[in-house]
Amino acid sequence: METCQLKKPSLELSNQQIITPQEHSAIMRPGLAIIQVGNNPSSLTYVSKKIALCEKNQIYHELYHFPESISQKEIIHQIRTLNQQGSIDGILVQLPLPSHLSRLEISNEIKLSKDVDCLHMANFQNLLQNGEDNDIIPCTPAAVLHILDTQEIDVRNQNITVIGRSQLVGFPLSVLLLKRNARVTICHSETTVQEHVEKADIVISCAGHKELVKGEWIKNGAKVIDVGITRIPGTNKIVGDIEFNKALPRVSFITPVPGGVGPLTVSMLFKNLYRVWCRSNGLKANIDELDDELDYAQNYQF
Ligand SMILES: Nc1nc(=O)c2c([nH]1)NC[C@@H]1CN(c3ccc(C(=O)N[C@@H](CCC(=O)O)C(=O)O)cc3)C=[N+]21
Repeated sequence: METCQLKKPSLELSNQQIITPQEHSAIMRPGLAIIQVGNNPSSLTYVSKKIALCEKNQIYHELYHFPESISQKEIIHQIRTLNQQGSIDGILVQLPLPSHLSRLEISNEIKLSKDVDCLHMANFQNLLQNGEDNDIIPCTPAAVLHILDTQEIDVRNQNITVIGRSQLVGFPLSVLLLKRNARVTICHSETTVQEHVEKADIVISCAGHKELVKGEWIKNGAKVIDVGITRIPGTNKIVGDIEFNKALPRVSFITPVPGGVGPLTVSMLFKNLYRVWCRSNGLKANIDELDDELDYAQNYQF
């Protein structure tokens, strides 16, 4: 039988059916397909991190790295093939896509049960409806919620300022925080930011705009989660949205960049993959055991 580090969580067949050894080894291995288009330097880094984690956990994976010039039709054809492929449980389309491709149309081709990033409109609507009870929570919002939980940060009745309203991060995260009964203010490129940071008990910045949030804006004792990542051209360096060193003396908690939300995002992808894999094989997911297995703490530095 194949060994798989992710086998440790107890796999209970929900209907206690008896399966053959062949069936058993097929279901012991979750499979992930990654679709990447072009050579965006950040995407190259992120995809290589996802692949490294697949290898570490012996997760079956296929990378489809297409040139920038690929047509919408060809990508959709690939997704339809992967939708049918039994060895693939999760399909991830690495964003952003080049501007000649329709992200919406491409996302909506992903089979609902294989959509590990909650990109399909129907899954996204379910998320807005169900909040954290949804089957899939997009990876970056899930990473932020994980930080709030492990730091025991109770958001009820807290002023949270979220900076950024993207479909993958700021928008769904704001809804999830609302459902946790926070008072959420969403800032974006058409709003002022400073006054909303100044009144915030918790600042969550997902703008991807280098040091947009000045340290002196932050209320004493506030908690700060920095989701933004900006690459400094010509270097390997990345920085966050927050002036980290200036914020540090004021905050009661802050996540760094690098070493903060980013690496956790990748862990959350695997949590989602494990969930869809269990679901498609009639297994009961034991997420607590998976949390131990993925050992998130080794990846971040706060
Ligand atoms: N469909 C889709 N799903 C995603 O989840 C998705 C995406 N598209 N597009 C881009 C964003 C960004 N993202 C990150 C992954 C890893 C790090 C990460 O590991 N960061 C390290 C360092 C990375 C480096 O050295 O550049 C850190 O912050 O310490 C960050 C960000 C996933 N994203």
